[in-house]
Amino acid sequence: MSPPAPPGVPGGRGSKGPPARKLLCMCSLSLCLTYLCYSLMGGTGPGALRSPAALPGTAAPGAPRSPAAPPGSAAPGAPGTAAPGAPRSAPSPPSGPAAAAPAPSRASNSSREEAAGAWLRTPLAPGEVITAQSGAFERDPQESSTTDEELSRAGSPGGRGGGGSTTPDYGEKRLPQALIIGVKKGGTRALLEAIRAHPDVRAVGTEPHFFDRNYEKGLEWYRSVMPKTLEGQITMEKTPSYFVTNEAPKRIHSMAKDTKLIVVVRNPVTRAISDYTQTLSKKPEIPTFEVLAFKNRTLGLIDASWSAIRIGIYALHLENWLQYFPLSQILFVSGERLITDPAGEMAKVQDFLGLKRIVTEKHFYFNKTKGFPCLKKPEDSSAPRCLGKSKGRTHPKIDPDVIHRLRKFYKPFNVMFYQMTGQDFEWEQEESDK
Ligand SMILES: Nc1ncnc2c1ncn2[C@@H]1O[C@H](COP(=O)(O)OS(=O)(=O)O)[C@@H](OP(=O)(O)O)[C@H]1O
Repeated sequence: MSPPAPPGVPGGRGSKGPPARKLLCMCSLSLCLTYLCYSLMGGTGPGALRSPAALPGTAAPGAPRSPAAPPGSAAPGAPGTAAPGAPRSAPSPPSGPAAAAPAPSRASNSSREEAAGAWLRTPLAPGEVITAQSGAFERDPQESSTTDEELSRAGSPGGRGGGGSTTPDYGEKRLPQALIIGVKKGGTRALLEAIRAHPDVRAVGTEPHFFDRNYEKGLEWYRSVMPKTLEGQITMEKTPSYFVTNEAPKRIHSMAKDTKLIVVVRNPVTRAISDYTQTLSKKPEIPTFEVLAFKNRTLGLIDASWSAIRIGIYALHLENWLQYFPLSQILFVSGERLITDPAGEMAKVQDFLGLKRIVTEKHFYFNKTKGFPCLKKPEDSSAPRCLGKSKGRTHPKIDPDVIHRLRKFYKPFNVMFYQMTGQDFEWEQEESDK
């Protein structure tokens, strides 16, 4: 059942010690068994759950498939019937028919969000003062196609794609050594902007989407959109759709097998609502979250073919990455802690990247108006920086029963994800979603 163990797979290059290897083997096996269950239960028919390749933002048709996603495989993600308390085993198979409709026709992610400032000028709480803003802008995250024009601007000398505003535009353009690969709506922009405050990091401000949408343009194109770096500086970019793109791990591995990968994860229920909120902001006519989330509301069947739901099955997507990269090369950042303790998460990020801990609590303050941490003004500027209005949107109120169903649905996948990563993100403990 399990695909052969390529580099980085348990038992393969870069695998950890025996207990970790055992655990990862169990996880891989569990996921494969889950695929099988779904296949056997009709998961390969026309209404079957779609493979990650079918997600919006994934690679162009015809791109080679990675070994982690056998053609025709069905993914986990069925009715909200996962057995509670299944911590040491694979997620329970669905008790009803797996149900899903092709994603693209539903709540399409193809629209482009308004151009939004990254750490923008933000209304401040009484008593706070603000006078300028960051130079880094994003054309919408994930949903947008970053245009060539934007990218060339981002990558051009003096363009907006460079790193910290104080870093001169000297040096050479290099391929990135570290990538923020996901997850969509996890807090990826906040993380990128915070790490860009580090003098040894330079990052492209827009999302290049190289390993999913622009791969055919080649590595030289990719290099050309990067900012210039000096010797010793790290080049970075973020494209959250990589995490759910089947071909991305293989492609990144073939660029540089020592690429460091960062994934910002967030409670998948809140993430799904955030994702929906983003789509709703562009397409107010779309059906309600409840309508999209269920294949059959009465039976409580979750529609895992809807990308907003499917992206949150983190264990499924991670499995694909572990075919190519050892766990030690992937950092999982808590999207929740990035808000409650940005300096704490940034310490882990800097350690992981081998950087001196320069971005600390001194760099952040909590902006009461925004309701989020923002970067304090750099020494040479009078501009505190908060993310733009597309970050930290008010979510629509969702029926608590729907939330409950979704929590039940995700629980076994979350537990598996905790086992695979060795980290408990405590999403089950959260009483309410934003
Ligand atoms: N400091 C700070 N300021 C504003 N927003 C913050 C911050 N830290 C994390 N977040 C959360 O980031 C969520 C958006 O995630 P992403 O940047 O990954 O979105 S995207 O995929 O690039 O569209 C966004 O989700 P929503 O609240 O649903 O809008 C925020 O909750």
